Amino acid sequence: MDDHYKKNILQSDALRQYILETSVYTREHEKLKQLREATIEHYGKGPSRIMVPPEEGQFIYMLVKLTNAKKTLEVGVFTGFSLLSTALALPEEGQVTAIDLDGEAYEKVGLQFIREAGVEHKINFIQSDAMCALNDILNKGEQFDFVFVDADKPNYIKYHEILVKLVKVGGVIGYDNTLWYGTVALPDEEVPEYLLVDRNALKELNNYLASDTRFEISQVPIGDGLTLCRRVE
Ligand SMILES: C[S@@+](CC[C@H](N)C(=O)[O-])C[C@H]1O[C@@H](n2cnc3c(N)ncnc32)[C@H](O)[C@@H]1O
Repeated sequence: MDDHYKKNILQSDALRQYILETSVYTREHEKLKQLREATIEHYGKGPSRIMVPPEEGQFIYMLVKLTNAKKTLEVGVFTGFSLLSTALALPEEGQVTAIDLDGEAYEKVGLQFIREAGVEHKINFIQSDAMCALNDILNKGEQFDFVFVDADKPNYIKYHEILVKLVKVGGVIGYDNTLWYGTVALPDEEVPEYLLVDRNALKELNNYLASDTRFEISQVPIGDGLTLCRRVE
């Protein structure tokens, strides 16, 4: 991947490093660090970029605490970096339902560190296509305080219409990658072909959320963009 398109949209690498050193690395949970490093070792630096960056993991942890969440949902687990950040923030009786099409990355790489962190009992991992799993959960009448979506971008709007019913009034949904390496603000002809499909889907999502009065929203420029949606009705 062209170095220009990084999974953070800060203009300066030195500034990002400063944030990591002053805010994240000095206090990052040992098992989060180990999971992150094991993911990079197993998949290589490039493919591991789909993992949320450490500063975003820390922000998700903070969101779970600030919302006082007890029941959360995650769509898109990979090896489990954002999932472990969530599970560590949940109270002992808290539960996170985590959905991914592929169980291999989670089981082969992440689960060991989740066990060692002592939080496996808070996780209900469902290996499934997200749409099927979300519909099942909806049929069971479950509701959540916090939802984090980091999966197949072209389906985010469809997920949103289910999540509207799954998140409690006052609860929060976070959509990851909503600035897509900064390409959402570029003219089409300047966006590399391999980023275009997801970039267009995310632009559509951003427009959709902008006019969705069921939610208050905030576009947070962390990682490559995290849109927070708080359900108000
Ligand atoms: C960006 S990664 C998730 C990264 C993860 N949040 C982390 O912090 O490491 C996206 C994940 O979504 C999963 N995924 C893609 N399409 C999916 C679908 N239709 N249903 C469920 N999971 C899906 C992929 O298998 C992949 O593990």
